[in-house]
Amino acid sequence: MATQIMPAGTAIINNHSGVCPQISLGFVRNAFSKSFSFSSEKISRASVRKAIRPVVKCSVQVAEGNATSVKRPYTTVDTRLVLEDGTVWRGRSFGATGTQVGEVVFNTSLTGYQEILTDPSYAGQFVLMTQPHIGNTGINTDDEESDECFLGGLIVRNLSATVSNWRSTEPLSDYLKKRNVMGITDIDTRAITRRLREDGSLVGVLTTDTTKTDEEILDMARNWSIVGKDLISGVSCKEPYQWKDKTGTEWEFSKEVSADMDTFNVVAYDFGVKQNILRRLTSYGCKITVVPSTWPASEVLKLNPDGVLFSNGPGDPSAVPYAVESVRECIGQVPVFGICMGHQLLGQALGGKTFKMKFGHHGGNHPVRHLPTGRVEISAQNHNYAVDPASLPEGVEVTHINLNDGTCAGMTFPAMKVMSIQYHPESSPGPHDADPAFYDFVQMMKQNKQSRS
Ligand SMILES: NC(=O)CC[C@H](N)C(=O)O
Repeated sequence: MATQIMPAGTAIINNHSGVCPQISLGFVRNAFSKSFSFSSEKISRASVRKAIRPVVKCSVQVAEGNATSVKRPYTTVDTRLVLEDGTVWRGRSFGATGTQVGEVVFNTSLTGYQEILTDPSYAGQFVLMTQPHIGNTGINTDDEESDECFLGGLIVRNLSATVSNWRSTEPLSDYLKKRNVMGITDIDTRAITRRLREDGSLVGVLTTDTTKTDEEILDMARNWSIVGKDLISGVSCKEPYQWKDKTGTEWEFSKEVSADMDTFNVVAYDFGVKQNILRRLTSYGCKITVVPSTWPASEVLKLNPDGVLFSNGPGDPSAVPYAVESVRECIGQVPVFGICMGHQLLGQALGGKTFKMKFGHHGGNHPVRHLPTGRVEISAQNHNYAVDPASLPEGVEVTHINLNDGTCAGMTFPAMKVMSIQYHPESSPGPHDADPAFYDFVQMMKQNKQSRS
């Protein structure tokens, strides 16, 4: 962001002034109550300024007539975000330093930045939060969606100077530093979002390196693409493991969850699984074995599961043919459920095609219609690819559509006991409308088991 030069001696009452917003607002209120009656005449800006000037305590030092010697109590510009369209955005670094390349996507969720940071599906991407005030609830020990942050970096308008939440154990910037994730703040996220909406997702490079020119950084951005990269192998677990955690009793919200539920053995392919998927399935009575993305389907089927879950995951579904093959081998053997990347892999395994959307869906309020019932769910979404419904073979039904753009948001192949959704039933962050999808999967496993016994 360009450094703002203020006329000497001016009291500044906006957010970007170097004066903490709380102080300036509180101060204006005091100034009003001392000098003006609230009820009556219009108060001119000039008279307000005059009234507040004498008592402003401003730590920004403004040198009379010499813009270059303005001193601020913090660094205003020490990071660049260079986009492949040639634009250079300057801001302030937080978290780790260095240079990172990735695709810039914007996320419209108002809350839940910690879950977003730890969603492995963001590997290879920078997340720009359209909510301008980020960091105010700090970081806690419960809201992790994986043990690592795989995203390229975080782009925010305004990193909160203070943390206020009873669960917080550390500030966002310390957390990102420890996890080696770069962040940039004081950057015009609205302008970048408009650009991404108009031109589509763009590759960007975020750097604190001052030795490289803008042109060199731009070259890096232009020579990188997320298309065709297997990002799943970098985020999947290396060995199988058992998952046992449920949603904590104080957080449980589903009427279908009870202590005496039937149990089902589920194998979950970890393409970058979010832990709340595993938690919700466990709450619905599943015993889960998580396997790496490269685990052969034959080994999975040897475990005799009641169902197989294909998880969410980062990047281009066309870049992981080995995963499509495993999905294909499971279809028809046991009931299967695909979420997001899992849905896209199922689409391909069934013979359909996936394509890259203009800027994807990333947020917590995407309306989706369940076509058979007309029920609308407000859903959490995070994807840049989608299944082309016209490419799906006979027998496969599109069950859900995204009401913003009509894209395929879910499908089923009843004859093969396949169900999948393009969005996030575990939400985290997001509304819980889509949670019944887990119950539907459990019902599918139950019916399958009954029909076989
Ligand atoms: N959340 C996900 O599984 C993301 C799927 C895929 N990486 C996409 O961008 O479309």
